Amino acid sequence: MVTVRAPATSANLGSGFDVFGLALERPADVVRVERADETTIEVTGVGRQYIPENPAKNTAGVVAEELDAPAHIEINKGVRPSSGLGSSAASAAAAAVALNELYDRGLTPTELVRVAAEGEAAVSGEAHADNVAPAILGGFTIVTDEDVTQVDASIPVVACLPEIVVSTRDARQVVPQSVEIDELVSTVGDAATLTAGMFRNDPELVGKGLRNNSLTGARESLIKGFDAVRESALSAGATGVAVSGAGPSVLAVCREGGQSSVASAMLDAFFDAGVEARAYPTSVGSGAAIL
Ligand SMILES: Nc1ncnc2c1ncn2[C@@H]1O[C@H](COP(=O)(O)OP(=O)(O)OP(=O)(O)O)[C@@H](O)[C@H]1O
Ligand SMILES: N[C@@H](CCO)C(=O)O
Repeated sequence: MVTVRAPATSANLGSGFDVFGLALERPADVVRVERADETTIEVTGVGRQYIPENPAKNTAGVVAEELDAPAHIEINKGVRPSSGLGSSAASAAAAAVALNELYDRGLTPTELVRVAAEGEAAVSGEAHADNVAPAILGGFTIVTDEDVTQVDASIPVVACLPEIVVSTRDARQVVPQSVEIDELVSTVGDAATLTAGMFRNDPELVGKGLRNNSLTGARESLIKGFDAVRESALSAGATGVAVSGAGPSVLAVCREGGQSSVASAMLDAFFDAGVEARAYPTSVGSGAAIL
């Protein structure tokens, strides 16, 4: 039997649509696997009622199929599904690391990122790896068609999750298919600034580059209260705010020790908009770990 914890993640970071991702210290999924003749899945924890136990429809089950590693898989969800915090990716990442160990497959962490991305494809329709990469490797990750680059970073953040459900599949429908050259230029500037900030562990630079463009900003309208939440977070000391993944979570980058006041401000703004929410004051964290 092997047990693995894999963290929540935040993809896109405003300027890096389908490219950037960040591992959060919390929340996380815990997945336990045991050898079996055929794959079965049992789900407990947050939002379990929304998660299919049919292996062909569960990201962890698809990973078992990809690795030819049948198992009884117990998933304890800490990351709410359809949260914009990489819920489906956390299970896929944990299952990939656990089954690789259980069956002694010998795949490298980067190879496991590609396997876990197939799990994501099964639920969102496309094999994007921007959540599974940080969920496995930890830190800040940059995913392209050919490569995954990982940077260890230490940046305080708040992930604020409202009681709104936005599925990645639906949220991808609202993304424009093209951008103007001016916007492309400013997005490249933001992405480069954010990346430099991650290398320097500088929340000011990361916050400057964490700005929605027309691709990631298209999701703002799906999040009731978004503008007020962003303004409140910035007034409370956040250095940058963007939609987390496909939403509805909102990610704010904070200065050292600034998470509590930013989290309170974001919760108050959601409350004033009539939306219940919970906040995770946290930091950039490590990737999937065998317990
Ligand atoms: N193991 C799993 N954990 C969570 N969701 C799963 C799992 N397997 C399948 N799903 C399905 O995936 C969907 C949730 O994934 P989705 O990508 O929409 O949300 P997310 O992973 O929280 O968000 P994001 O990718 O934007 O960060 C739900 O429809 C859920 O039923
Ligand atoms: N890059 C993906 C992340 C969500 O899984 C998106 O924004 O659709």
